[in-house]
Amino acid sequence: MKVGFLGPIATFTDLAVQHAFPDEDRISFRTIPDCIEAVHNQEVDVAVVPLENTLEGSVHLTVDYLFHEVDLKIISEITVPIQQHLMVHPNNESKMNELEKILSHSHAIAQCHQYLHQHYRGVSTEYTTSTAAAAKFLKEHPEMKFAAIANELAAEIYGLTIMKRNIHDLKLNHTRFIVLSREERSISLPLRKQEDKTTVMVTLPSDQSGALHQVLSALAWRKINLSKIESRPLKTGLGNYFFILDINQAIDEILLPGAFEEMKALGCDVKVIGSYPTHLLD
Ligand SMILES: O=C(O)C(=O)C[C@]1(C(=O)O)C=C[C@@H](O)C=C1
Repeated sequence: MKVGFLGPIATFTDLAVQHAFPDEDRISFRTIPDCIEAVHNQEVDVAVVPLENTLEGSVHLTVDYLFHEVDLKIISEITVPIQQHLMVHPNNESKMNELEKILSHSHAIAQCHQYLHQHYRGVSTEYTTSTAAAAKFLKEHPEMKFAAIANELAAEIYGLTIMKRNIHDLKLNHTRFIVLSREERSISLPLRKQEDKTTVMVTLPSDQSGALHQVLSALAWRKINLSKIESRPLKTGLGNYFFILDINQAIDEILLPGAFEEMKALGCDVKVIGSYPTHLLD
């Protein structure tokens, strides 16, 4: 099986893939849309992309691509503990006071906001397509007085020195990654399995008072538990949104289909993105 992931080697996504698919072909892509399109265009069988972080919330690029651009299914979820480290090229170990820029993925920089504010207030930050892309840039540009925020494997692979460990602002930092496939199917991963989940995206009928309340009622009276609800712009004008709902159970024959039919009868558009097992990487 070919597994696409947000690269280059040693991103957090790569760590998730190495543990979840130890014996499969891993193919790295530069951006999240590249990964998602690779599954859509049949270049790979599945792709692993980040969906949500404890400190930073949803990865909007992933959510929006799944709603607006492609018709793919989530077939599994992997939650990974995230530890961010500050690293430099060995040439720059003694030049921490002269740092000109700190590079990393936008989510990683946001996860370390307090640390950067306290210790590197005057130093500008620049976003890269991933944490490992920042580390790779440092390896290729030893003459630049730059630092990167990335994981331990990235420091090892790209020959960088970790100057400060665990600079993320809260200890309990986790990111949820999803496995995307063209069709619904079950795969077994060598990871600790947790509960099942179903994700749906719901568009409400326009200008109908109480529509969201009615959608939630369709779930509430059936005692269906939600773990997340979030709105994202429909991109058709200000004030127009769709909702992403994570439901704490697998899809069944009666209860969830019944709730979705009720939502459709209310005039909603309901897109089931997947019903899948979740896993925790210790
Ligand atoms: O840049 C990486 O290493 C990624 O795998 C992406 C990503 C993200 O999109 O949130 C994944 C985990 C961390 O939260 C930081 C960055």
